[in-house]
Amino acid sequence: MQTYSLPQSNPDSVVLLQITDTHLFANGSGSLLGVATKDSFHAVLNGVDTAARHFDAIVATGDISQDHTPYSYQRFADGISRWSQPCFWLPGNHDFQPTMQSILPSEQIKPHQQVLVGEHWQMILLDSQVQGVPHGEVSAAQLALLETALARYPDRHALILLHHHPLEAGSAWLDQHQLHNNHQLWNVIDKYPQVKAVLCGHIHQNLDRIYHGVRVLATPSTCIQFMPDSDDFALDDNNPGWRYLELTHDGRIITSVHRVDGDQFKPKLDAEGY
Ligand SMILES: Nc1ncnc2c1ncn2[C@@H]1O[C@@H]2COP(=O)(O)O[C@H]2[C@H]1O
Ligand SMILES: [Fe+2]
Repeated sequence: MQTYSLPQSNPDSVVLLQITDTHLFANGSGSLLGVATKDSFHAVLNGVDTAARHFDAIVATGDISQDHTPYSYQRFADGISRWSQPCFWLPGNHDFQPTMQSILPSEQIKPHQQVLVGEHWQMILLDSQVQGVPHGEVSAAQLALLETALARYPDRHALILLHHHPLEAGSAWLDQHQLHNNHQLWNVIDKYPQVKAVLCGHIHQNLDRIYHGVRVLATPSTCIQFMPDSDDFALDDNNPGWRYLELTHDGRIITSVHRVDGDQFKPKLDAEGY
């Protein structure tokens, strides 16, 4: 397993910017349930620039593309190229890995699944995609990779990233698409007390819970948002957003979700799915 070392710019902490579920198309006017995803992605990029908060790296937690085209991934790469910070990404259920990888190698987007983050943390990016279906699973190989990385660095606080939510979020229509073998992931995590959090995308909403003594975080999409705690499919009129995670030297995570302003990206709220 290749390991990337991300230097620490501040002695007390490292800051990650999470962008997720961009659902980009090759066609610049491609839209998902009424939201033009390139425009909403760029509105999030501009929002990050307006916030002008320092971050050391970008993590993109899947569903980068909606149409599987190489150019949809190139649109993502072009969008973040305004920044010099490295980006670490992983696949969601909508991604097509051969075209996702077709735009690599890239100066900025790194293929690494293990990242030593500053002096005190590591992050491990897992592939939970099951080709052709919305739900996720972590394979035996991915679980072995996780266990190897955790066993190798017992003194580094650990952040685990994957696309699919590893617990019930509270919406039946969506929880059928969670990580189906999450018990196997939790069996590994339960053995390694240095795991501080699991960070995911997929549910297109802000989630912040403690499960098995570990913080589980999910983040709004850069396009459409799902209504929390709704057993049937329902969109939320909350705006597109992003998350900062500050990883402190003593193992704490200080995190916040931010959203674009205005009402340019209101979806077709009566949509019944896609
Ligand atoms: N009405 C629906 N009922 C169940 N699943 C849906 C519905 N609409 C969309 N989905 C799937 O649920 C997934 C959750 O978010 P995704 O962006 O991964 O893509 C979504 C679709 O694959
Ligand atoms: Fe998804």
